[in-house]
Amino acid sequence: MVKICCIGAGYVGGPTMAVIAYKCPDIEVAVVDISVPRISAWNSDQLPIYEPGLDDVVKHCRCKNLFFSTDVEKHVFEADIVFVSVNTPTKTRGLGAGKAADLTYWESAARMIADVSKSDKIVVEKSTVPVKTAEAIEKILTHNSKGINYQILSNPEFLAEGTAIQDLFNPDRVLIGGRETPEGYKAVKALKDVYSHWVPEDRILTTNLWSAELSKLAANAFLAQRISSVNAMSALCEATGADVSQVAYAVGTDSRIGPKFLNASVGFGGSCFQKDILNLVYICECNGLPEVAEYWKQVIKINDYQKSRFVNRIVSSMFNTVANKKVAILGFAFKKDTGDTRETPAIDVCQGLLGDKAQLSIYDPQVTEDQIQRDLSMNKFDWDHPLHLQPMSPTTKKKVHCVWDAYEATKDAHAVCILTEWDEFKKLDFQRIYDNMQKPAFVFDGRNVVDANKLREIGFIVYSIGKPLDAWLKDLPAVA
Ligand SMILES: NC(=O)c1ccc[n+]([C@@H]2O[C@H](COP(=O)([O-])OP(=O)(O)OC[C@H]3O[C@@H](n4cnc5c(N)ncnc54)[C@H](O)[C@@H]3O)[C@@H](O)[C@H]2O)c1
Ligand SMILES: O=c1ccn([C@@H]2O[C@H](COP(=O)(O)OP(=O)(O)O[C@H]3O[C@H](CO)[C@@H](O)[C@H](O)[C@H]3O)[C@@H](O)[C@H]2O)c(=O)[nH]1
Repeated sequence: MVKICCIGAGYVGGPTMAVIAYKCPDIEVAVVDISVPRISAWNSDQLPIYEPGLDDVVKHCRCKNLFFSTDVEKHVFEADIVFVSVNTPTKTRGLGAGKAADLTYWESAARMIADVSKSDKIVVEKSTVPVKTAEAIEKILTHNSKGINYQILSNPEFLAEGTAIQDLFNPDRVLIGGRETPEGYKAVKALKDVYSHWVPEDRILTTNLWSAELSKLAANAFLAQRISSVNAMSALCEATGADVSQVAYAVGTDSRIGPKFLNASVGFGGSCFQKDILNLVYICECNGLPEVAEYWKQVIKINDYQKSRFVNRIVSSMFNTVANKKVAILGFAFKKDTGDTRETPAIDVCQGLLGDKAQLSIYDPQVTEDQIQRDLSMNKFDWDHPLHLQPMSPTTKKKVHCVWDAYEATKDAHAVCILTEWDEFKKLDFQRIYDNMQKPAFVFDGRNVVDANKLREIGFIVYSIGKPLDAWLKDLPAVA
């Protein structure tokens, strides 16, 4: 029986390995992690991450051919194929701080593999890493290899949170990069054999190592660029009276452009886009390509602009101050169907409003008060380190209250901000919300989920990203 071990039981390691175990009953899969609470949660009824469909897949194979364990060394020792899916956060100190990927966790995993291995292994990069990381990993593994043969493969993951199980069951493609040598081809085939259990042959792409590593960064840069492009247009729509949904639809019906990923928003979030583009920018700079670096940097600048533009709209609409006004925040996760808050635009919007002394009442169906308080107190990039290395007791923000109901959050509020597109927000009784709010009552829709005209009929003043402006906002000076 082939044995797989995955180091890192996070948003990628957990679901990916659960699906491999589900689809390959002839393979034994162990997912290991240094975080004891995370592994305990994977072994319990309350999994550590919320992902539609994940519970069923895990329950189907757990303790049969899928195991979660903190005994990292034992499972690495026994494995034929070792996936590494650990954090690769943005460096906060030293060379490349604020841009380069921090490979501390990767390096320590590689050193541990080298220490405990007694048999040949295929080591698979599942984490998103800078181009040429495989070369560094190879050096660590082979430096004192005791005659063991290691083959390094790059097999980046393309799943999106909220649809991870769907994406893993039916991927657009699986990408495997390896050395172009007989041993390299053999290793690529071994990994291909795993995915072939359920992925059609023509969707398994094989490339050289560097193409696979770079394709992951490129794919995320292209996706984020589409969002920044439509968000840049949303500002122009507001200035001209065009409607960004109509523009995006008209643009997206060109088959060369395509309709997906053109939803204007308060900005993209998530653990990957910003981190991976910063990483790409750094690699370009290191390779003497400042113009290329500058080009990609602009995607992040527009994203930051979009978030601050949203805050400015709120403050300027509400008589230029939100001091001591109750603002209801509906949605804190970076997108619907996940409890993940890493790099969520809600952090920047809330901090902007708190900077203007607002009182926030936050409701998200999947995010706990503790998480929200941590997010609003942590330093940038701290969130992307293993749990036990994050600050333990952040200072509680007194002006932030978290509630478990949208009606409670909006009661007596001056304004409602929608920051995540949870389906339940579309079905809210806005008449009831209006009746219980201070007047004038404002709605700032950062996800374009509400029917602005219906809300205006009720009496709300409504701002929707990239839509023709409410008369109230039109008369105000433009904000930047
Ligand atoms: N989250 C996503 O949607 C997504 C998608 C594609 C790729 N990625 C990439 O995958 C990688 C992992 O992302 P994630 O979201 O799963 O992160 P995560 O923080 O959820 O999980 C990483 C896990 O690795 C563990 N870990 C760190 N060092 C370890 C070590 N030396 N030994 C054992 N365990 C260790 C941590 O405790 C943590 O549980 C990152 O490089 C990320 O960029 C993420
Ligand atoms: O039209 C759109 C689409 C997305 N978003 C926002 O963009 C962010 C990212 O969304 P999405 O890409 O759906 O989720 P992620 O889980 O971050 O997945 C991205 O990042 C992963 C990590 O690298 C990759 O594996 C995936 O392919 C890639 O889609 C979220 O804040 C979304 O709300 C928009 O604002 N408008």
